Amino acid sequence: MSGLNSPQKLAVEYTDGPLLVLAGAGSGKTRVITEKIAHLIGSGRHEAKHVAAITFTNKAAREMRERVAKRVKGDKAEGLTISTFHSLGLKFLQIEHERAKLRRGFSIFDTDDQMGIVKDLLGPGLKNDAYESMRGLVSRAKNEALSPEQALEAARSAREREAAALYAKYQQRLQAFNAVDFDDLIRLPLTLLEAEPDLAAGWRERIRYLLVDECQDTNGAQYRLLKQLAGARGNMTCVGDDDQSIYAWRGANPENLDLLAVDYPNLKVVKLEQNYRCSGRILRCANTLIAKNPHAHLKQLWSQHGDGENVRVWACRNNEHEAERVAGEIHYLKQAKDIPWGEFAILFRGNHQSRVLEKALQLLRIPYHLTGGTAFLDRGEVKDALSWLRVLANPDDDAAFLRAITSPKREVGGTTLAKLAEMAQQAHLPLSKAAENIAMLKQLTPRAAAGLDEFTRIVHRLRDAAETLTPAELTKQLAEQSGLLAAIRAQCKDEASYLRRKENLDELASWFEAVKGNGPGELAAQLALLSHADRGEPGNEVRLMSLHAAKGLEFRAVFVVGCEDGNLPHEHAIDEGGLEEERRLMYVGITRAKERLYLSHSAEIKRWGEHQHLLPSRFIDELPAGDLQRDGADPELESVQKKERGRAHMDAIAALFDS
Ligand SMILES: Nc1ncnc2c1ncn2[C@@H]1O[C@H](COP(=O)(O)OP(=O)(O)OP(=O)(O)O)[C@@H](O)[C@H]1O
Ligand SMILES: [Mg+2]
Repeated sequence: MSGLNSPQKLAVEYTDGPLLVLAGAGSGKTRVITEKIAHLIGSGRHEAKHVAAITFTNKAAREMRERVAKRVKGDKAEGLTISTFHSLGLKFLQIEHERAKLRRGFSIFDTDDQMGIVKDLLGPGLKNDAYESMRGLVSRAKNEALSPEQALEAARSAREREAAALYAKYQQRLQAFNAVDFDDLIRLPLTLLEAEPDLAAGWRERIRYLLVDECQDTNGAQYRLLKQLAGARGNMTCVGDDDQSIYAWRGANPENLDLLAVDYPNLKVVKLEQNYRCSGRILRCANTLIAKNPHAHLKQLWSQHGDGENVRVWACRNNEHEAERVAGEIHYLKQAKDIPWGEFAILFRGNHQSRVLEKALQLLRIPYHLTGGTAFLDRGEVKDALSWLRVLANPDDDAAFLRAITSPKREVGGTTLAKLAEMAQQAHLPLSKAAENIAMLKQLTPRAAAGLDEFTRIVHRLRDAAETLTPAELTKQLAEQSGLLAAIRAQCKDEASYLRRKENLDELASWFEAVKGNGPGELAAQLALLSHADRGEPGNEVRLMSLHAAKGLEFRAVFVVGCEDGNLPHEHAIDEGGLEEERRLMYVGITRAKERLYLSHSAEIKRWGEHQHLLPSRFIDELPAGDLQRDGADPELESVQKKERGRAHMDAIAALFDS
């Protein structure tokens, strides 16, 4: 435990009851969690299989696992749980599926699947925003762990009443499809644990110590789940920072930090005040900015690091100019200051901002990794093909059936599927089996029945083929036989875009190339792995991501782009009084930087073909002027800087030859 400061040590060693570590950015909260896991296991206080830590993202979980592996030797860490709330909930449901009235092999619906149900239930003719907002309301009720009945009781407007009614029907659909959605991964375990004390006691026997990172961003349901798992004894350590609560729009509830003290009167609170991450100037900027928000818990972070570099504020002409400058500076810093690519991050408010940055980086041949871009597995045609593979591998996968049956479109509509689902539920059959049932088909329109029949025949043919083909070969066959390729060809206006989408299917096939065995069983195993696969972990590459995704991370040099009023703070937030959350978002961005921080803004943006003038973010004016260096869009100054950069570049190359 060497190297920890005294409040950190206290937090690690304290195991007498519930503990909250409440502290600002970069003060070592996550470090405390990792050290504490090592301490709990290493000291023999708890076996690894009885310890569970909860992180905010899968990536954070992976990182924590690596860090713990370095601290705990041998197989002592075996059985340790480090996961997100959602994966923990999934594990719970896989074990307790019968209590949750789910059949084994139940499916998890993603947002697309959810929208499909919502659209179907609400009927056609609404704008996408309207469907999305209803889906959001349903999700919000689920995030507060309300049942449809409770949601109806709590509804205060006609719209909320409508959403509650939709929620009830939506749950029936999920049940019929033997599926859960993301919110259910929390809500269902919670409802079961709250209703069945024996079950809860059993799980508390299993998880004897609980640690939770980023506690400020738990929602109502997650908080209650945490309480269920920790029990009255409260064997837990929560860490969080109310100033970094940036997920209120998704139902997060920072008041949960205060609730802990109410729910656990013996809660011990430890504050950490030394920041180990940021240079003096960066930290002063962060402190000054966040002091503008009203505070329940006053925190003053200090740092032993010197002042360091000025924080740079760049006025740019437009976002292309901004992107060029960012890419140019990264290129320069890499050479002149020997900062590896992986230590740079470019952070933005909205994902649409990444395109022009990517272009600028490509131009300078700078390797980069975009977090949360449309991942390969999320592409339309890839998801279509995967749904077919899922149906082939597992006839019970109703979600996959629902996607496959409409990919490509055939004479089977929403009403038919709803009817089929109803009959399937009554007969306790999965959808694909119901679709093969002659008696059931007779109750449908002849066209719909023929459509289902055709689908069934293709599935059977492919399933036979799967016995002898490798998964890669099978993927190619199904692209042809399912009609997917033909549909893509029909949709594409030109050969080039057809080939691009076909290439995605080829790439999926090549993912399976390494698989040795044949047969559906092998395929099923591979598919299960695939959905948990590393979706291209970044190597030594510049990181592009949203401010929201950057939580918990740190980099030597950070560029926050698009610091304009209307973007950061976002115009919606200004109008709706969400300025404080926007300020926290900026605080999160600033505190990601260890040594160098750049805040840039454009004077103008092209929007719907028109030029729009922009003002710098009001947050820039809230920073201490003495720590900023403002660089304008003055062409003369820039050309001088460019020359200087060029010279430094040459010096760096010369130095290489000297050494
Ligand atoms: N006692 C310490 N001595 C030296 N370095 C430390 C110490 N504690 C933490 N650090 C380092 O400080 C940095 C920030 O730590 P950490 O990520 O745990 O902070 P955090 O409070 O979780 O930040 P955030 O609020 O951004 O999630 C890390 O690089 C970590 O290794
Ligand atoms: Mg952290």
